[in-house]
Amino acid sequence: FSYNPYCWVKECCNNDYIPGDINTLRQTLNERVYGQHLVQTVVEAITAHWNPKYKAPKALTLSFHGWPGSGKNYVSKFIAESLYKLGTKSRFVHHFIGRIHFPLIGETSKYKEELYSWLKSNVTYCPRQLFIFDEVDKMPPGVLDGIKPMIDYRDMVDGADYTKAIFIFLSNTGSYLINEYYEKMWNKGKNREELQLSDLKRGFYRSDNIKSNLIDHYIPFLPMQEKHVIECIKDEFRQRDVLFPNPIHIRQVLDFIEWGPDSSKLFSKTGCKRISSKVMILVAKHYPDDNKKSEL
Ligand SMILES: Nc1ncnc2c1ncn2[C@@H]1O[C@H](COP(=O)(O)OP(=O)(O)OP(=O)(O)O)[C@@H](O)[C@H]1O
Repeated sequence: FSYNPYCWVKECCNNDYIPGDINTLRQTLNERVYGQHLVQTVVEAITAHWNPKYKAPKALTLSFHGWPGSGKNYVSKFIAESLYKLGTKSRFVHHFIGRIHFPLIGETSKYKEELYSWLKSNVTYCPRQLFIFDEVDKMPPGVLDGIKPMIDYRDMVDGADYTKAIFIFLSNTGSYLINEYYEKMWNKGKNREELQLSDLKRGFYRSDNIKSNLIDHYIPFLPMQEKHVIECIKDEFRQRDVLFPNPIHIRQVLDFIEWGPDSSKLFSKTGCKRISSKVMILVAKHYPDDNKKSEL
C-alpha cells in the first residue's frame, strides 16, 4: 500500500486507487449484462488504452447507443467499478447528465467554458480520469465542441495530457436503426450474436453530436427481448434475497411490460427499466423474511 499517509485516508492518483482491473470487468460484463455481446469490445479497447506498451495517442472515446433500459448506464457503472477502487464514488469518475447539467440552450458558451476548465483541472491532477456523458442527445448542440481538442490526437492540450483519459458518451441516438436492423435479422432467423459492430456503424456516423472521427468505438446496445427481461427480473428478486422466485410472479412482472414494435412485439419498450418497483411489491407480499431463500 502507499507510503504516503495522505493516501491512507484520501483517494490518490495511484495504482492502489486505480487498479484498472480488466479481468473483473470482462467477467462482470459476461455474467451480469444480458444480450449485449458487442460490449466486450469495450474490454479490449480499455485494455489497450491503459497498457503503457501501446502508448495511446489520444483519449479513449466510446459512444454507447441504444434503446432505454438496454444497459448503457449499467455497463458504465461496471467500468467505473472495475477501474477505480471507489467505483462511481471515485473523484476521478465524473457523470454528466444532459438535461440536468446542461439544460439551457442559451447558456451553451458558458457550459463549454466551464466544462473545459473542469476537465482540464481534473486531468492535470490525475490523467486517468473517466468522464461519462449521459443523454448526449439531449444536450444543447455545441456544448461538446469545447472538448474536441481534448479528445483529438494531441500529446498536450494547453499544458494538459489527455491521452490516458476515458470519455464515454451515452445516447438513444440511432436506437431505431439498431432495433430495425436487429428485427430484420431476427425475421431472417439469424442469431443475435451474429450481429457485428460493422453492420451498424454507418448509421451512427450520420447522426452524431460529436465529430465522428474522434470517436474510437461505437457500441450499439440491442433491444431487450423477453428472455433478457426475465433474467433482469430474476436479478431483481435475487437482490432482495429471493433466489428462486415463483414463475407465476415472474410472469406477473412481464405482464406490466409493453412490447413493441407493433409488427413483431419483440422488444420491451422500457428495456429492463422499471422492473424493480414491481418486484419489490411482490417480494413484500409473497416472500416473508423467513422463507425467502426457497421457492414458494
Ligand atoms: N443488458 C442488461 N443486462 C442486465 N441488466 C440490465 C441490462 N440493461 C438494463 N439492465 C437493468 O436495467 C437497469 C436500467 O438500465 P440502464 O440504466 O443501463 O439503461 P440505459 O440503457 O442507460 O437507459 P437510458 O437510455 O434510458 O439511459 C439497470 O440498472 C439494470 O438493472
